Amino acid sequence: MDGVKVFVADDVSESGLEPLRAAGFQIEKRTGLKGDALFEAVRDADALIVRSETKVTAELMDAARRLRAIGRAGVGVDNIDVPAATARGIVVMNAPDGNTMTTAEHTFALLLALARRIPQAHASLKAGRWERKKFVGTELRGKTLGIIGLGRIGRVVASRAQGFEMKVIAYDPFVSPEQARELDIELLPLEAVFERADFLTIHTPLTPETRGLIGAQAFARMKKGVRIINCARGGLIDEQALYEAIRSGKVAGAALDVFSEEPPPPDHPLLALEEVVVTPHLGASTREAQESVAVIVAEQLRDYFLTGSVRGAVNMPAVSAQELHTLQPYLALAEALGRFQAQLTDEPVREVRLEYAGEVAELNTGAVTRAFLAGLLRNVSARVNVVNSLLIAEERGIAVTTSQRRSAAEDLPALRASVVTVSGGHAVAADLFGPRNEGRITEIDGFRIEVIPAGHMLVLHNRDVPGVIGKVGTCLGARQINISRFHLGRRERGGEAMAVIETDGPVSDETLNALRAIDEVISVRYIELDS
Ligand SMILES: NC(=O)c1ccc[n+]([C@@H]2O[C@H](COP(=O)([O-])OP(=O)(O)OC[C@H]3O[C@@H](n4cnc5c(N)ncnc54)[C@H](O)[C@@H]3O)[C@@H](O)[C@H]2O)c1
Ligand SMILES: O=C(O)[C@H](O)COP(=O)(O)O
Repeated sequence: MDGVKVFVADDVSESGLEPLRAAGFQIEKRTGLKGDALFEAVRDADALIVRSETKVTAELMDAARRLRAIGRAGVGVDNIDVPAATARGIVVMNAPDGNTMTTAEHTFALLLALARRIPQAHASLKAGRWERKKFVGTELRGKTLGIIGLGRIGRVVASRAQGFEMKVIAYDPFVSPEQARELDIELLPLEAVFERADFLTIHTPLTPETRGLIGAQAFARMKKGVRIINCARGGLIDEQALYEAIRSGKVAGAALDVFSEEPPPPDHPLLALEEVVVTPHLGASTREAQESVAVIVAEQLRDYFLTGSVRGAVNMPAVSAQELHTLQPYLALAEALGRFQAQLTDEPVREVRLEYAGEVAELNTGAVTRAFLAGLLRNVSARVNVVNSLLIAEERGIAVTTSQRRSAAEDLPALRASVVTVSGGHAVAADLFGPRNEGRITEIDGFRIEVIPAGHMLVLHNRDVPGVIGKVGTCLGARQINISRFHLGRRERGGEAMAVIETDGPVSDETLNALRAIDEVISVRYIELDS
């Protein structure tokens, strides 16, 4: 696809980008750019691929006016302002499985390096010394490994530790005791893990809750001589507190792959300590892992641009290509219905109620809801789309509720959307018909109708008396407006009637006022669904 431009800002595996090249995307890779040079480089990009180095801020996204997707070739998205991306309708995708093994292996390499003081012994011998007494280590067998964060990497580290006959204990508030038992891991409260661990390794994401999780209070609870490994994120450990715990002899050693500031300043106090082993954020740096994360992200981005399928997104629910095939007609119908509803009223929307029935109720209605809201809120922001429509609704205080009726026995429409405003609102139903799944609006405010949700149309309410259709036709004809279809609906004879009049072209305000001037006409709304 020639039109899609992908800017690669960090050192991402070249061969891993092949799926994008093969699909004809234009790839520009320039690493290490900062400030204005980076802002300029992303100006025309439709997609951006990064690792952990490039900080993807709201300002950078604003500079990239066409940006629709950010791919993180790796796990941590803490260098990306995800809320800002969501607000701008930009999908953020990562590759959480691509570097798990490699990072767990690096964690274990650090753990062994700490236990046997390999980097120190190596440096000593290379410096010409033969210090066998100085580098007496500690055996892993029978020691307790405490793991904080029992996710993908934490679990692989646990299994490696069990291979070394270590006892594994863990804290993770999102893992059930049953899951832990299956893995032969004792799940404990955080404090108990601090108190019992001989080695402590952390594998959580960096969030406001986990920042500084291992600080002075935690060190105070730990065993004297504990060894700490951090191969997750720098901010998880309070570095000053760690420095003091090492100096006081409480912590025997620490192995760090990550730092609160990267690269750490050369005079960082921890770098000066003999007990500290460091690597420059190499956890994911194997050829295998780099190729794997790049391929995963490249394929996800390719499919998003080519088919609209969503995989590996952190700010949107997944929609597979297969699911999309069945879902697509409903998404199109919901989006059109949202735009139709938006034009039925000038009042701010307070509430949206979506009722799904039959086939669609069995599908991913979350995606259909987002499509409806994207249509409804289209005029709120030029960048409203399925990524941010729910958020925009929430920000505007619109309560969104949905219900699903799986049985089609009651002959309910596939989709009924009620939009509530201060003075009432409207309820519109729609369905798909025929072998080609063509969308039709089947009901407006209780009036049965069958209208294709496309093109130009008038929704006209009038008193149900003879001659109105003629007057409306004459009014439009006098202004050279051709009627392509005329649909009538009424609840009871002589009451209020409704007409949906499809026209070949747009209808001006002057025409609308002329229609409103017809005695029997109660209200007229002009709706345009093509643009
Ligand atoms: N050093 C590197 O190069 C490198 C490479 C890959 C991943 N990482 C980092 O490693 C970390 C873990 O990655 P992963 O793929 O295992 O992620 P994951 O999402 O699979 O696992 C994270 C685990 O942390 C748990 N968790 C969340 N909040 C917690 C809390 N307050 N206390 C305890 N546990 C909590 C979650 O329940 C989850 O089980 C991430 O920070 C990631 O960015 C670093
Ligand atoms: O979160 C991750 O995936 C790791 O920290 C790897 O980061 P990197 O891609 O910069 O090596």
